[in-house]
Amino acid sequence: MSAVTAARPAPPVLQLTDVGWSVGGAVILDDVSLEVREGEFLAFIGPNGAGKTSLFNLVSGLNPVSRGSIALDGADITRLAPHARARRGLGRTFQTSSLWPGMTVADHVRLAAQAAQGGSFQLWRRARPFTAEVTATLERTGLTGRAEALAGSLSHGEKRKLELAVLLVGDPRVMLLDEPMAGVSAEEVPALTELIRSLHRDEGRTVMMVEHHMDVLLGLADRLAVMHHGTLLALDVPDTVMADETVQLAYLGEEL
Ligand SMILES: Nc1ncnc2c1ncn2[C@@H]1O[C@H](COP(=O)(O)OP(=O)(O)OP(=O)(O)O)[C@@H](O)[C@H]1O
Repeated sequence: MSAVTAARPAPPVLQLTDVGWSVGGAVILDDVSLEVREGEFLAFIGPNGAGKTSLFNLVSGLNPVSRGSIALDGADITRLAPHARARRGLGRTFQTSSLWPGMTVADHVRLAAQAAQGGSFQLWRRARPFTAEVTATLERTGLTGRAEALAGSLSHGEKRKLELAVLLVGDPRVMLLDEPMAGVSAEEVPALTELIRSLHRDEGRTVMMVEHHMDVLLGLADRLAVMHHGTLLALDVPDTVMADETVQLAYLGEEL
């Protein structure tokens, strides 16, 4: 490999250019520009209300941008609907649980697999064995032993794993994870962290993750993006961001 090739950074998989979002005259996000590289783990931090979830909503297409543009693999996706972005490999989880409490773990994964293949929902065929994909997804997320449990009976950590399982059947290349550790007990954090690490390191998925647990992020993130009052305050490797005085000021009164 030549020195020139070795030094070349991975191409950007996602590009945000001057992205802004306003609601009812209030500017929630302003002028956010950033690039996420192929295979990168980019973590988003920032005080409450800084605009992290709002930014994920724009990237996933849940809300339309007011200004600027978003590109995936170099193609403009600014006006694409969420399902069209998902088909191009962009998937997300939500800060609050998106599960049906009265439905089993296996049926969540089975439905998601059918939806990803564009098929109709066939829950009445419950007697049939799981497809290889459902079995593999349950195994991969550590949920095999809980396949017939109702989602409502799961611990917070298991619920987060199931949300990841539902996301994974769509095989996203770029995953947006919004506070996956929220509500999860301290005992369950390490296993969930390892699962997310393996989706990134072993499977090469690009990850953007909002998280308040800095100890979790520092073991996972290649770079940290700091949001503050709807703007991107800093974006760099963790050590540089943590030492940044402007970042420390933004967190004044809160633990970084
Ligand atoms: N649909 C909406 N209409 C009006 N204001 C909104 C809407 N969604 C978010 N906001 C406001 O935008 C700001 C940013 O919210 P957002 O949830 O993106 O912050 P966050 O950084 O994710 O916060 P947290 O860490 O607490 O989850 C907040 O002031 C919030 O009240």
